[in-house]
Amino acid sequence: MRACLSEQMRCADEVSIKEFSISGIVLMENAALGIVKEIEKEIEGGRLPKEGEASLICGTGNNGGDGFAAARHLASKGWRAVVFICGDEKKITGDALANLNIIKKLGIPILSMEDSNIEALDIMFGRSHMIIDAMLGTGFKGRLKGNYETIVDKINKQRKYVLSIDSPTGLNCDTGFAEGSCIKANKTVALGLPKIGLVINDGPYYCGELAVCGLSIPEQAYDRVGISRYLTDRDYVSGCIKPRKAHGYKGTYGRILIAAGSKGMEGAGLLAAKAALRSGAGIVELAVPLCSFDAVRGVIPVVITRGLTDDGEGCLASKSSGEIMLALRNASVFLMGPGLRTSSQVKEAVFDAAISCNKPAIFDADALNVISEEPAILLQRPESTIITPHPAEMARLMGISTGEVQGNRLEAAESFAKKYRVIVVLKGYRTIIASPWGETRINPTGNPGMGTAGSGDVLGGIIASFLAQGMSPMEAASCGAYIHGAAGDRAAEKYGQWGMVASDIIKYIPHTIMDIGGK
Ligand SMILES: NC(=O)C1=CN([C@@H]2O[C@H](COP(=O)(O)OP(=O)(O)OC[C@H]3O[C@@H](n4cnc5c(N)ncnc54)[C@H](O)[C@@H]3O)[C@@H](O)[C@H]2O)[C@@H](O)CC1
Ligand SMILES: Nc1ncnc2c1ncn2[C@@H]1O[C@H](COP(=O)(O)OP(=O)(O)O)[C@@H](O)[C@H]1O
Ligand SMILES: [K+]
Repeated sequence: MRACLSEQMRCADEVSIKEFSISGIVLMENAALGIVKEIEKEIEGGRLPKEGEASLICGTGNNGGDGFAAARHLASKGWRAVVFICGDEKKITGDALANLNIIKKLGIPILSMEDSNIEALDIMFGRSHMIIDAMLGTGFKGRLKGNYETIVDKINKQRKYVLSIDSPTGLNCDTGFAEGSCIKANKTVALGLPKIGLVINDGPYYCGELAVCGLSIPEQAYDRVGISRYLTDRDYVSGCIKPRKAHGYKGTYGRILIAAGSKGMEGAGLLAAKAALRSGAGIVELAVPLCSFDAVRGVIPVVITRGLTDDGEGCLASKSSGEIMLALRNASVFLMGPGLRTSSQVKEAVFDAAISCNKPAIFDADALNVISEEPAILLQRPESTIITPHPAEMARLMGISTGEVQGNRLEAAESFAKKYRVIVVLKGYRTIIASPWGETRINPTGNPGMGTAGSGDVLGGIIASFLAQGMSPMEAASCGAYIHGAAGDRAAEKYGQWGMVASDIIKYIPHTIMDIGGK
């Protein structure tokens, strides 16, 4: 599913209205119907009573207009709808005014949020079974002004069921951050497309459950605006996970070479290898420095192991790159980095391999740490490349602070992907997968329990596996992040976020793939 910036949504609305003659009032009506449909789902799920009192807090823009229209539909379904207008009623124009006039004629109670009424709000809100936040949507900028902050704080204090229309009031729909007070909703019904800020950073926390109401805006309108950011969903992933061919054999599903490990860091490569096999790779070969060879040989009987020349101090020697190239002749995909450490000889081996390997490759962990000394090396890569940095690695690659990366995750991933022509998988809460050609995907799965040693190695293995089985690099990176997070969510259900470890994520990869449609 696509996700967009508020300005892009405004343009798509405009294209629908002007070029496809879907008038604004129709869009607003569709919004109201969609909102009521989502409320009905809450009633079916027992989270709301069938009927009761609904307080609709409406602003003076079109977000408020959606609220006026929703009040009418709720009233027709037996709810006692009470509308509160925030701000100067005289500012209401166009479709919003048309809807306000209808509810006036219908006799739906409308109260103005003048300062004098603010104190009475606690009593009014206290009576309601549901509060609908139709104050501000994509037109909101900066920090809440005027009465808004007080009203938002009062609503949050009530701990009533809150449904936000399009966006929780106070949330910046583009950045996913709130500068001041912000509605903490139970559910947010995004209109048209989910705005980027609803799905990254603090957005999901304020939105609660996210539902999307398409408004009947045609896909052509989004194409016209050039919206190329997506929230990866189940349908996308199940479309990429194709049934295995009846006549397929191990060679059909790719052969992965993993160059990983150093003395004492043997686990990283083993985790990646096991994750690759558990997500369907045909053959996995794990190459480690000779000093680590005995520690990995036979640990996973189905993994082929190979020793590479070491530097006598527990790491890869620079000349191991020749041996890696030899091993790569038989491989279809290369994964390099987990647990390598960052000596100058490792750097040479990584640089040589990066330049010489003409197979699709994934660079992770320490490979990225040495590449960050000269990221331009990535431009010399002859074939499709995926890098999987966590925020600190991304910061090193870009020469900025981790805080700067985390404050602008989308921009960081997208700008690096374009500059160095690689697919960037910026890990962390809501992993971002950015491509050099402008397609970006945001991953919705995963949980804080995945912040555990080795979890990133598992991701590298899954991505390598999908790549080896024929997915495009962008599909492999996006589906890899999705399956990794979803397996992590299952592991968290079983062991809890506190207790789960990386190997638990691997345990749930097969079930997660089966659940998504893989046989
Ligand atoms: N045709 C359209 O454009 C459609 C728009 N829709 C709805 O319309 C919304 C966008 O409507 P608008 O563009 O009118 O914008 P909004 O209704 O989101 O907000 C506009 C108002 O916000 C005020 N505002 C901005 N920053 C503020 C701040 N920091 N503190 C206090 N007030 C602030 C502005 O003064 C303005 O009055 C969407 O979120 C969606 O809910 C839907 O009805 C579908 C169709
Ligand atoms: N709060 C979170 N929500 C979702 N995923 C998370 C969260 N914290 C960590 N992860 C995921 O866990 C993995 C951690 O990887 P990384 O930091 O490289 O660990 P390691 O280096 O120990 O293997 C990444 O895929 C990341 O996206
Ligand atoms: K809102």
